[in-house]
Amino acid sequence: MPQSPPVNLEPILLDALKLTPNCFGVLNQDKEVIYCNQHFASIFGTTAEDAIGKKSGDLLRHAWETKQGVIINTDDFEQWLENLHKLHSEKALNQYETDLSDGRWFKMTRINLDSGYTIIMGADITNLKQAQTSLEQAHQQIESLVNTDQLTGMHNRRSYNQLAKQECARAIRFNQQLSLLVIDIDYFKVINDNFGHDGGDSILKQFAQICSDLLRQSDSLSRIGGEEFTIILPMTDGEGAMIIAERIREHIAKHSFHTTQTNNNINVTVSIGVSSLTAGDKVIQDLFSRADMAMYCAKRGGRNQVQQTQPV
Ligand SMILES: Nc1nc2c(ncn2[C@@H]2O[C@H](COP(=O)(O)OP(=O)(O)OP(=O)(O)O)[C@@H](O)[C@H]2O)c(=O)[nH]1
Repeated sequence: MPQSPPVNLEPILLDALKLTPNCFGVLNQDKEVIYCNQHFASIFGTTAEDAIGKKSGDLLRHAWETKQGVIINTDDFEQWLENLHKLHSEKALNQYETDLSDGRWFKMTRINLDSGYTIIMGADITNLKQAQTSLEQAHQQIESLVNTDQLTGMHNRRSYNQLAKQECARAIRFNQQLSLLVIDIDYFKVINDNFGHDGGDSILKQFAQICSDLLRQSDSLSRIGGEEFTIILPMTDGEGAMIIAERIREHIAKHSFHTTQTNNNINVTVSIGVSSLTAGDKVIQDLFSRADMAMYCAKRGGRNQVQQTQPV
């Protein structure tokens, strides 16, 4: 068999490192760059010619000062660099992701050789990161859609179930107060009959906005049925919940509702049931049943009122 002539791989490999879209650099024992390609240098906002002979710490300092290349968020660069050197010297192999001021992302691999040399490689993962960001945004949009009532923009029944369960578990676990309001708009059928379904929808939207404006950020308003709403009031006892319920009832009764179909002022009232967590409660359904019962008491009592039931 004829022997193939020996090949000098070095110039081929150097060409490959120059042409690859990935970054590649080698540091000596003193952490000075002894070889790098242009992509590697761009991580520090400089050129390959300029980077060679420089210490990696000085290149990072240049990136930090000029805000070019790798994004370094620190007010104390020297401390940051010390921590980084410590982190990188702990293991023979380090892998991390890094983002650049021009929007690129690299997945870096840093290998500390026994000889004291360090090889640093980086694969451009910008497309991957962009796809990941789009996917996360799409996921957030879907989450928001499935948990939001499309008419009022408030939580829907599904979201209420989740939130109520969480809040109840938290309140029981940490021995905190928790109250729940069940609100039903009075004679809503009449509103629909008089002003049409679109008119009714408009009232529901206005109603939700008024309630929402009266609540704290930590409270959550949900539309759990046609004209039925709940409000979860964390860290709120029965007395506090009655004050909030009465405030909502009063605001709604005084408010002049409008629809696009009519210029008339429309008067709306609500019946509200209030319940608060007690020692015997195990699940949110215990609170809901009592608040719902109280709401029906308010209906029977003549509507436009707040009722509170005590646990039996
Ligand atoms: N416009 C509109 N109406 C709805 C919606 N969902 C339910 N409704 C209507 O709300 C009305 C509820 O009527 P009822 O359950 O009889 O109660 P009500 O008329 O409010 O009377 P009380 O609750 O006893 O004071 C019905 O006419 C439903 O069609 C909705 O999304 N939009």
